[in-house]
Amino acid sequence: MNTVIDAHDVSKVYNKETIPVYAVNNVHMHIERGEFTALVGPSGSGKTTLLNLIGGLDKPDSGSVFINSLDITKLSSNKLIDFRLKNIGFVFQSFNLIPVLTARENVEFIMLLQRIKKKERDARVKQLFKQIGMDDKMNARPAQLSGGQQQRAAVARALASKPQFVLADEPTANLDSKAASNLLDMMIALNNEEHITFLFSTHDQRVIDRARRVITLVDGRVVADTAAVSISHK
Ligand SMILES: Nc1ncnc2c1ncn2[C@@H]1O[C@H](COP(=O)(O)OP(=O)(O)OP(=O)(O)O)[C@@H](O)[C@H]1O
Repeated sequence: MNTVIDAHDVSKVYNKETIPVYAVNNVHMHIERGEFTALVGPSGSGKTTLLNLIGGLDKPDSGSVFINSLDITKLSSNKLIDFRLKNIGFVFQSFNLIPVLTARENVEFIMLLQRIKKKERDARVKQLFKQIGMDDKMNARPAQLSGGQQQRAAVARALASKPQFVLADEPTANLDSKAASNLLDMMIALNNEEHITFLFSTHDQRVIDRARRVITLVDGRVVADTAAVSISHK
């Protein structure tokens, strides 16, 4: 086993001064390299908050988040920014592509920040657009792409830095069912062929049905984890 994410007794409390909301409440979660995991639960159960804590976009009130054994909650802000850039790919429900840049420039942007040389950037961009099936759309701006194509480009952007894993917060929420299914096909292919680790939140039952592992949150707590079932069958 090769644990890539280890959330250890993590809690996040909002409104501490008035009526506290335990958005994430003593969560333990291990994700191994190569997993394809859906985080599910009712609205307000803490999915986004937990993804933000695991991705180092927010700090927990207690507990630790280890990424490859490094406790990211102990990193300074600057070190955390650098760590995120190199190690974590993010996909959001609203695509978040930069509108004035082409799809290619959006994907390349993170590699420019990482000062990756042009030759390597070109090769990586070419490979990624091939993987997402959009070689012919590299020079289109986001407004010229469908929602599904924009989200595919967002996945390519998340993968540009060769991250340890990809976190996706409801990646199919703004897609019609065909585009959602295509996006899932692509994510599953990347998981199978490149062993990219995905952890994504979703409300969509068709997406949940295609996950290999499903972790359910209710009121900030993990109430079910299908990995526990598969382990008990071994
Ligand atoms: N910035 C904030 N300030 C105060 N409360 C917050 C904040 N962010 C989230 N919460 C509260 O924390 C709880 C968990 O919210 P979160 O957005 O993580 O849930 P979610 O499962 O992602 O919901 P959804 O499926 O609707 O996106 C909710 O009760 C929410 O109201």
